[in-house]
Amino acid sequence: MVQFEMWDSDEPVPRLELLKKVKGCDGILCVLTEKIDAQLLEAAGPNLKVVSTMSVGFDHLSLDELKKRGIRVGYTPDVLTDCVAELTVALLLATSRRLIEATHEAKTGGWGTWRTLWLCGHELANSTVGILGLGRIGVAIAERLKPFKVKKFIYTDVAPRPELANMIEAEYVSFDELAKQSDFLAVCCALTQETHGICNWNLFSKMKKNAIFINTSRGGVVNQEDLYEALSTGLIAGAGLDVTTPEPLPTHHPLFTLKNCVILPHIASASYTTRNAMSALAANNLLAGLRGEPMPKELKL
Ligand SMILES: O=CC(=O)O
Repeated sequence: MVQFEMWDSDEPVPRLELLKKVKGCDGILCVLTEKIDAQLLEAAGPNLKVVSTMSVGFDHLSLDELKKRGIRVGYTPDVLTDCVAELTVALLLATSRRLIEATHEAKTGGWGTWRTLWLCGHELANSTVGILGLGRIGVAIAERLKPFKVKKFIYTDVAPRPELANMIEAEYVSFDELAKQSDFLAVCCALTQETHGICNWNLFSKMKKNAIFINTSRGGVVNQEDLYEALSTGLIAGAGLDVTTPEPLPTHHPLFTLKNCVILPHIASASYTTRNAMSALAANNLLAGLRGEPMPKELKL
């Protein structure tokens, strides 16, 4: 029998409350708003055997601290891949074809006569799409973009990933070449020490003027001051962000003032089907971990 206590709210559990509630627990099922760090693990105490996060990202977990204590970790890859890829394509099109600006103009009287260059954007046909960090999600995005007649897919990562790349006929290039060649650049890498702030002036200054930058991974991979500069000075054409630092991004943040920046509130995996699948997988990971059995999706530490 498992005894459990549930935080029955869509709002994150206040930290102090969480620190109290985890005391003596054998397992924790969390979402990405909970920092699972040394302080929390200390508060939980020596019973804790498993942490199961309902997310594919795990930058909110201190992996070193978990490993040190022999605590197993479950996460939810794969079940959200289609949903995240779909949203990434939606965000890319909304940004490149200026859909948010366009609906605003239509609603607020900006729609005059048909004008030749009004609300022109950039199309996918004949374009080069770059993927920063090629994994399951990057492949799924490319598969969806291919029918839009993309000319070429390129990617960069710590090393070539031929098995995945062959699925979408993507060419491995250097980070600089990715910046230089991409008409659309989709960031799909995990947030780690190595990728923190990797999308900064060095990247933006090498990109094409017509380039569209899309991030559905984690806000921490982007230097937002540099992105603001790049967007506001026309160094790149637009950005679509599903993730920011912090979250929520304060409503007075300069990025919100830019017409060429589309910001979504971290909804890439937000479909009923996917969130249900993620929660079932997270629960099954937790139960398997508690029983000492192999987890359906365990993160190797
Ligand atoms: O961002 C969402 C996730 O990591 O699942």
